[in-house]
Order: sequence, then structure tokens, then C-alpha cells
Amino acid sequence: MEDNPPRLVILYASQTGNALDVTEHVGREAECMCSTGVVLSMDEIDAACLQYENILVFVISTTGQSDIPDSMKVFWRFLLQRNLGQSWLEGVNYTVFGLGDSGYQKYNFAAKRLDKRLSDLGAKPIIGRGLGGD
Ligand SMILES: Cc1cc2nc3c(=O)[nH]c(=O)nc-3n(C[C@H](O)[C@H](O)[C@H](O)COP(=O)(O)O)c2cc1C
Repeated sequence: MEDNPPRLVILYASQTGNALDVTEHVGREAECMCSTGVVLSMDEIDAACLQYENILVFVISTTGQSDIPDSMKVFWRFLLQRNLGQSWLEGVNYTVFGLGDSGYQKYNFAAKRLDKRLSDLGAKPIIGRGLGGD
């Protein structure tokens, strides 16, 4: 019997739309390589289910006072829970692409924080995070 192909989930959080544009591009590229991909805003997924995924691609912008986009707030609150251990995301592969502006002191702060938290929870980076500037 054939194994199921790994599922690729692309999750984005955007405040003014740029991260969504990038996500659509990434999604189209992924579609060519992997037929089992899905694109979701971070407020469309229950973060508790992340542990069951194979490959996660995050596209996230920094906004406000070096803050996360509004659509990521519930998701992020869940991930910051102290009771999630160092192996909670063991077996999950991920990468993060951040959108920011190097004119800000805390460049791509949201993407950097997310990358660190995912790694602290045991997820494995497939490639190093990418940081894009306006
Ligand atoms: C109010 C505001 C605050 C921002 N703060 C930061 C910041 O602290 N660090 C950073 O790297 N970029 C910051 N940016 C730049 C955005 O991250 C950048 O414009 C990005 O492309 C926006 O993506 P989005 O349209 O998906 O929200 C800020 C932009 C705005 C409008």
C-alpha cells in the first residue's frame, strides 16, 4: 500500500494585504510541486492541530508596535502557552517567511518570534527563515 503524500499547509497573517499577496504566489508555486497543499489565514486554523501537520510554511508580517497581525492573535496566544512542551511539535517541519521594513528598529520582529517559538516547541526548520523588506 502507498503512503499518503505529506500535506503542505501554508499559513499567513497579514495586516494590510502584502503577506496575502506573497502567500498566493507561494501557494501557486507549491501547487505545481505538491497536490496536497492548502492555504489558510491563521484565524482559520485551530493552532491545537498544528502538531498533526507534516510541513508548515508561515508567511507573516510585522505591524503596529513590532506586533503580530490581528488575524494571528488567537493563534499566537495558544502557541505561547507554557504547558506546551519542548516536543509538542516534534515531527513537524516548517519554515517562516517574514515581511517587514528595515526602516523599523525591530525588523521583522513577528517572524523572528514565531520562528523561535516553533523551534522551542520542537518543530524542525526545513530551510532557514526568509525576511523580506518593503
Ligand atoms: C503601522 C505599521 C507598523 C509596522 N511596524 C513594523 C515593524 O515593527 N517592523 C518591521 O519590520 N516592519 C514593520 N512594518 C512594515 C510592514 O511589516 C510591511 O509594510 C509589510 O509589508 C506589511 O505586510 P502586510 O500588508 O501583510 O501587513 C510596519 C508597517 C506598518 C503600516
